[in-house]
Order: sequence, then C-alpha cells, then structure tokens
Amino acid sequence: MSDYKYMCGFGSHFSSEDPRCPNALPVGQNTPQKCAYGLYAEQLSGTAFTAPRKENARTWLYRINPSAKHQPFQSYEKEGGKYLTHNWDEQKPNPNQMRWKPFDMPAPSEKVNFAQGLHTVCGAGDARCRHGLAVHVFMCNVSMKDCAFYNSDGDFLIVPQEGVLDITTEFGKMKVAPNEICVIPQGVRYSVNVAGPTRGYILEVYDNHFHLPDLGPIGANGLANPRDFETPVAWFENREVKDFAVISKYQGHLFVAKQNHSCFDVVAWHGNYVPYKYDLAKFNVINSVSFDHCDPSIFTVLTCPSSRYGTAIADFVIFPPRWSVQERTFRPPYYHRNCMSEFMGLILGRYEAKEEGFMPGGATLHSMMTPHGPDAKCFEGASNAKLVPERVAEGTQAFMFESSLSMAVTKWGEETCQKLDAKYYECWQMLKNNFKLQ
Ligand SMILES: O=C(O)Cc1cc(O)ccc1O
Ligand SMILES: [Fe+2]
Repeated sequence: MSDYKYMCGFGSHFSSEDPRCPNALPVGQNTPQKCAYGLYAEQLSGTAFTAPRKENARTWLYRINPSAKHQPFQSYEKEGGKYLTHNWDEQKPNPNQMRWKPFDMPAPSEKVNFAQGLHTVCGAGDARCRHGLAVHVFMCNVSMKDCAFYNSDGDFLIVPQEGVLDITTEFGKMKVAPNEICVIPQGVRYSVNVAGPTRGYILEVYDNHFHLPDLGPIGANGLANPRDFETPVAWFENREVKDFAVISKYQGHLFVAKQNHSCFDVVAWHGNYVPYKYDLAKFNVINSVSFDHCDPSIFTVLTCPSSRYGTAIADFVIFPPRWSVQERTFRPPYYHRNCMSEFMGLILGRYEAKEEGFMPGGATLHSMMTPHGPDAKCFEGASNAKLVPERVAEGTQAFMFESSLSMAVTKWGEETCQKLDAKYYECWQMLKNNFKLQ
C-alpha cells in the first residue's frame, strides 16, 4: 500500500497538488480569471452555503475539464442496480430476528463491477427529503473500466469484507482492505478496481455527514483519533475516452452519462469535503475495567447525527479485539430490546455473542424492540467462565450500523438473495429456565 500517499486528519482543511503540476492551486483566491495550467475551477459543496462554519464543508477542484461537460443522463438499470432500491414498501414489515448466511459472490462466469454489484438489504426514509439511511452489500469480481460512480443521495461508509478495494477518486487514490473502512461523501466520483471476488457492506446516510463522536468524560483523546483518518493526495489523468461513463445513484436509481474524457482529471484541490479511509486496528478501545458490560456506544467509530441531540441516524460501531477484565460480570453482550435498529456484519472471525451461524460476509438485523442477545451456548459458557483477564475477539472484527430509524427489509434481502436463515430463532430456544426460589 506504500505507493498510495495520504494526508492525515479528520475534518481538516487540506490542500493538495499533483507533483506534476506545482503551483496549480491559486494563491489567495479560489476563482482567478484564468487558472494555472488552463484548469477549470469547480466547487463541490457538501453542505448548504450558509451552514454554520463548524459544519460547513466544501472543496475547490482544479480540473482539466469541468464536470458539466457530459451527455444527458440515461437509465443504467439494464446494466446494473437491479437490486438497488429505496422502496421500503416492497415487503410487509417483518419484526423477526434476522440472520443472513454470507452473501454470494457473483458466479465466475458473470462479470460484475462495484456499481453493478450493489444490493440493498434494508433501510428507511427518503433521499428526496434528505432523511434516512440504507444498508447495502456489494459483491463484485471485476474492476470498473472507463467509468466512475457517484451517489447523489448521501454518503457511503464502505466496509470491505473480502478483497481489497483499489479506489481512484477525483481527489486521488486510496486502497482499502478488509479491517479498514472508507467514507465517500455525496457527489464524489470514484472508480473501484478489484483483484478478484470482492464483498463488503455499505452504510448510506441521507441526512448529514459522518462525524467523530463526542468524547465527554473520556477526554480529548481516544476511540478513533482524528490523526488516523487518511485522505488521498491529488492525482490526475488527462485521458480522452470515447465513452467514459459517469454513473449516478439519484433518488435511488442508477443513471449513466457518457463523456469523452476521464473524470479523474483533478490536478489540485483544497478544502474540507473529502473522501477518507480509516484502519480499524487503530481504534483506541475504551471499556469497563471494574464490572458490568458497557453499552456498545463505547465502540463508536463514526456517527451521523440526527437533529435530535445524542440520537443518531446511524452509528458505525465495531467490536474489536481487546482485553476483557470485568469482575463478577456476565461479560458478553447482554440480552437486549432496543428503540434503535441494529444491523450487524462480520468482517472476520466470530462474534462474541454467537457461537455459530453468524459468519464473515453474513449479517444480522435486530429491528426496533426485537429481543436478542447471546445464544444458549454463549450464555452457558460465560455464566460459568472463570473471570480472569482475557483477550476477547482476537483475530475478529464485527461491526454494527445502529440507527434510530425503523428499517424495512427489501425483497432482495428477504427473498431473492436466499440467504436468510429461517432457523436463527432456534439459537435462543435452548436457554433454560434456571429460576430457583431461594
Ligand atoms: O450484539 C448486539 O446486539 C449488539 C450489542 C453489543 C453489546 O456489546 C451490547 C448491546 C448490544 O446490542
Ligand atoms: Fe443489540
């Protein structure tokens, strides 16, 4: 990964020039009468012009061709996006605990790229009203060639599970491997190269961008530290292409516009509206060192806040390897009913609350107020375990997208994918009534 260069920081105001074009960025202004090297200046706005300064996000791009130079958009739904949807009324509501076996990779005879391999599992809300979220999975096996994708509806937080994503963005190049994540904000164009069968999860949010959670009494440091977020440096190609395809997800549908040039022609840029990646191994894990199981919010990496203080549209939470030391405590996750929806995925290893059945590349959904918690085997084991300091979740990484919205499962998620495990409920049936009057 050493041939990729990044700048460190979260929410920083960065400046970057491709080294082939020194002084491409204008000095002391954004829109000179003529830009250096004959470039076009283009602003990419990620918040309303008038958003408060602490939230205001925009970037100035200095590019060879303005993005506006393209043919009209046409439907892309024959080529891809068949299972991408924002229609949350496809199915009757289903409050059951849900568990999916690992989602299938495309058959080797099929050629599916990242944009074509997007499948929506569940979600809520409306991209048109800028409120809600969607959970997608992607399964692909070929690179995007002479094409780019962007999302007009919101930000993508991408969690690769198998295979490395080699991503060219308008801002530069980044490589994102399993156990790393990246965020591609609304509107940013990118193309994904893969080396073989590749799978992962996506949290899409419409309301807001991702923020680092407040740390409260934890103090000024901890959890995901800002300096560990990495943004690519400027890189461009000046390439004429007969039919370069720019694919947009717009109001939940895919469209394509052809143009005669690569869109990766940004020579220099400056601003704070940027794509970034983060290595989950860098997460500073904080937890109880006395007794009891802390709420999983202690493991929040990023949050997309709603307008209700402390209540997220979606939190991205991980369950990383760590020491478990609590005394007189049932250490695994507790039994739980939640006013939030919990979608979980597994990047590698095994999740601590489930002995079997929840596999890397699979998922679970515990909807609003749907009871869940450790399976019978886990309960037995943890209730009787000797409470010595112990490494837990070694070599594993589970995560949760937790939302204050009540998500609906798509037809693909509930039926077409054929991965839903009808026997999931059984994992709690062997829990015994241990009640004894004393
Ligand atoms: O497995 C889950 O359901 C997620 C979860 C984890 C945890 O440590 C505490 C509560 C919780 O909902
Ligand atoms: Fe839970």
